[in-house]
Amino acid sequence: MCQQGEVATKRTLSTRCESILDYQAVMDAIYTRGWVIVDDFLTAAEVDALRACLPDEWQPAGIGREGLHQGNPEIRRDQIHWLDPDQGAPVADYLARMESLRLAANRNLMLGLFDYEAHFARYRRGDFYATHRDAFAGRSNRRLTSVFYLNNGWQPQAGGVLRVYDNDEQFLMDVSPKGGRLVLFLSEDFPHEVLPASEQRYSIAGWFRVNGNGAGRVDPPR
Ligand SMILES: O=C(O)CCC(=O)C(=O)O
Ligand SMILES: [Fe+2]
Repeated sequence: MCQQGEVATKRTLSTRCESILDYQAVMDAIYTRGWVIVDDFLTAAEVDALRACLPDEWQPAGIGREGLHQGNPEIRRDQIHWLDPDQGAPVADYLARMESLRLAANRNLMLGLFDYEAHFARYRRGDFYATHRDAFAGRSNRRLTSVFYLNNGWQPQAGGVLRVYDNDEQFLMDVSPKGGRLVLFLSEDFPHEVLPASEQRYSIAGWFRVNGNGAGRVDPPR
């Protein structure tokens, strides 16, 4: 069960995190090269607390939004569950940290980020997500992608790397999904894929979005 009792320490946890995380360095990295990896964004104990909030029920991940949403097991095989602060204090705390990042990105990078949506993801053994971009220029309101890994003690030989390419689709790097690690990258600029793993792999994938609402049209979340 998720530890509801941690509510009392939430403020302390957030404050400590904010004092450790060098927001300026994170924003400078995104500004200069478009991506950053923050190891130990959360402690192993905090990762365990988030894992205790993992849901019992999962839905197959789909491609596309709302009405266009459809499953496509040739492209992605993970299962997801959308995050909600009611899922427990660790989830609410995680979302609060993302809110701090959103504000820092708006202050430093003028990204005009309007909100944040995120889901837990479960990749069972052998599951993958083929190469894709999280946003296409001019066609999506996702601007900044976050991926946070929930696998304490992940062994590199288990695979499951996030393979990232540059805007010209040339190999850039492999990121091992080790617990506590946060990856941020500009959603339009970096095609990426998730390679299969020999172990179950858990993460939180999220997107900071600009406001896509326009005349006569309300941009749906998710
Ligand atoms: O889990 C990862 O490493 C990346 C997931 C991803 O690319 C996505 O959900 O769009
Ligand atoms: Fe992605």
